[in-house]
Formats: sequence, C-alpha cells, structure tokens
Amino acid sequence: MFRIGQGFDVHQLAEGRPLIIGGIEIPYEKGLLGHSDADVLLHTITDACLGAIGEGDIGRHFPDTDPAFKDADSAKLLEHIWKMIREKGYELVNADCTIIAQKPKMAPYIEPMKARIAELLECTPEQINVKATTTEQLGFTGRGEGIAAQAVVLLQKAK
Ligand SMILES: Nc1ccn([C@@H]2O[C@H](COP(=O)(O)O)[C@@H](O)[C@H]2O)c(=O)n1
Ligand SMILES: C[C@@]1(CO)OP(=O)(O)OP(=O)(O)OC[C@H]1O
Repeated sequence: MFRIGQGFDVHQLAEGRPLIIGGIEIPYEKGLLGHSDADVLLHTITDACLGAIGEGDIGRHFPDTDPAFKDADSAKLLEHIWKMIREKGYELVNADCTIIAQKPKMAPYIEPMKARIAELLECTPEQINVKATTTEQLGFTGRGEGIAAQAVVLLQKAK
C-alpha cells in the first residue's frame, strides 16, 4: 500500500540566530526564528510524513508551548516521527522538497542536506530530492523576511 503526504512551513529570518536548513548549518548573517531550531525544511518533511500516515502535524506532536521542545533539534523530532512510521511498517519511496529563499544560495548545501535527510529517513540520497527557488524578490521570501519550504513524501508498506 502507498501513502502520500505533503508539508509546508515558514519561519521568519532574524539576526542572532544560526541558519539551519535540512539539518545543515549554513553560514549567513541571519537565521530562522522558532521555538525549536526552526529548521524549516525538516519541519516540512516531518509534516509531510505525518500527513502520509494521517497523524496530523508537527505542532500536535511537539507543541510550541511545551518547554521540552524549546531550542529542540528538529532532526530529533523527525527521527521520532520516522520511528512511528517504521513501526507502522512503512518505508520511504521518495521525497521531493523545495526551499523558497531569496538568499542565501542553497546550491552548495543541497548534497549535504540530501545526505542528512537520507540518514534520518533510513534511505539512500537518491531517494531524496532537494531544490531551491527564489521568488524573484516578490513577497515575504523575496524581501528576505523569511524562508519557506514544501515537501511531498511517498511511503510504501514494506512487504
Ligand atoms: N536560495 C536559492 C534560490 C535558488 N537557488 C538556485 O538558483 C536557481 C535559480 O533560481 P530562480 O529562483 O531564479 O529560479 C534555482 O533553480 C536553484 O538552483 C539556490 O541555490 N538558492
Ligand atoms: C517545532 C515546534 C516545537 O518546538 O516549534 P517551532 O520551531 O516554532 O516550529 P513550527 O513549525 O512553528 O511548529 C512546530 C512546533 O511545535
């Protein structure tokens, strides 16, 4: 049996924060604001995974009112959800993700992100696609106020 899920997330850019996307720290003058480390891409993938198994969203599993998740490593949150998915007997077919950011240039970090996401989802980097786009200076991403990400994941029940 196949199950598909999609995710979308946005975090605001602010000074004095590290920029962590797809589990990789990217050198930049600003970082993403959030209750956790605000890894917008891992949050999006977590939501897509939860969507695929009909289990709501990241905020339902890890409320941003819970001090336990203050400054949480988003990789740990995804690991927890991925364990739930494996226990239900699913494995990843593939994931396709888009980072929407005017700056910085994501291209040098795409391969490390794929490798890290593959590690978290217990698959090969070839099963993960990560791409990036600007919004041609339009909207909140175009003005550099924030970064968005979206993802689709396809799961298959292992035989
Ligand atoms: N933050 C970003 C945005 C884009 N890229 C790469 O540049 C290409 C062109 O972007 P457009 O928004 O002008 O279509 C895009 O296809 C990405 O390869 C990037 O690395 N980082
Ligand atoms: C990850 C959580 C929990 O620390 O916090 P944030 O980093 O604010 O992220 P968001 O995508 O707004 O929602 C999920 C949250 O509950």
